[in-house]
Amino acid sequence: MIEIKNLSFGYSRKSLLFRNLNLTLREGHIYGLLGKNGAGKSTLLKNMVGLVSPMEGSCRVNGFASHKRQPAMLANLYFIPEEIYMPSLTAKQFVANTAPFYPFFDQDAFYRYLSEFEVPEHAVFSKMSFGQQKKAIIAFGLATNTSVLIMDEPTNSLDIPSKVQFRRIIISTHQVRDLDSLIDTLVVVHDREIVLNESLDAISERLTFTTIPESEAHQAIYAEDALRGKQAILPNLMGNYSKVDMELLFNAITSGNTSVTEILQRPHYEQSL
Ligand SMILES: Nc1ncnc2c1ncn2[C@@H]1O[C@H](COP(=O)(O)OP(=O)(O)OP(=O)(O)O)[C@@H](O)[C@H]1O
Repeated sequence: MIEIKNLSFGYSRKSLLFRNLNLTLREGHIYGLLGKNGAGKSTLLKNMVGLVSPMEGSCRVNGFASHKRQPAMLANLYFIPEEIYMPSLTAKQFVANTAPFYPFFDQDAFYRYLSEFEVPEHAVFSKMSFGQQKKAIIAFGLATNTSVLIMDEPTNSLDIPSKVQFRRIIISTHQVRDLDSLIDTLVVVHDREIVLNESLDAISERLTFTTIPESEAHQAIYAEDALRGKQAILPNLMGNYSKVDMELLFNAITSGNTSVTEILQRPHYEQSL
């Protein structure tokens, strides 16, 4: 569990990236953190893992203050940053050096993931291609079995087969409910605040994502031009299920469309009135 309370942080006191930010992330979920370039996603992750310290407020992982980076916290947390620098070690040497810090590390799973990702088992990490290095560290991170695994843009440098493999591994190792999307809860950071922290189930209960003809665009809360007609977000008045279009929802929220967030934040009983 990650608890962020009244977090204020900036790389300089003059320009804060977050002011009084609150966010709770619970165990058993796969959260997707979305925000525009420069919104502070990586910085928020660095606060969570204690690579930077809050100016005000607190970040706690499983009850431990992140910035103290106590061994008991680190044993149950694995972080894969966007930029990685791998040592001149083979997988076997890396396991010997690093795995002892992770009491739940599963060596068999690590080698299985490496083979599923087609990462050569005996090669030296630093001499591998960047994509191979990324896959090696993802394999290691998944094998640590920590209660919190944080990955910053994990599939960015992966080729298409590796992205497919990544999905397969996550689906087989975590209880992914919606096979269309590995993410079950969406967190959006915008204008120094968390503007959304909602499960995809709750979002699709309230909003419908669909394509509508141009002539019906006035019924939409938010719409964008599509190849045929409009891609639109409508209130879900009939209780039908539709797959959440995360990109469309993100665009709606960050374009300043407040109706979408208002519907999502409304208490449940108002929905049926
Ligand atoms: N070490 C640093 N020192 C000073 N400023 C920094 C540092 N790291 C990031 N920043 C600034 O903080 C802001 C947020 O950066 P961050 O990398 O957290 O954004 P992001 O949402 O992850 O962006 P992107 O989607 O482009 O990866 C940016 O304006 C960036 O220039």
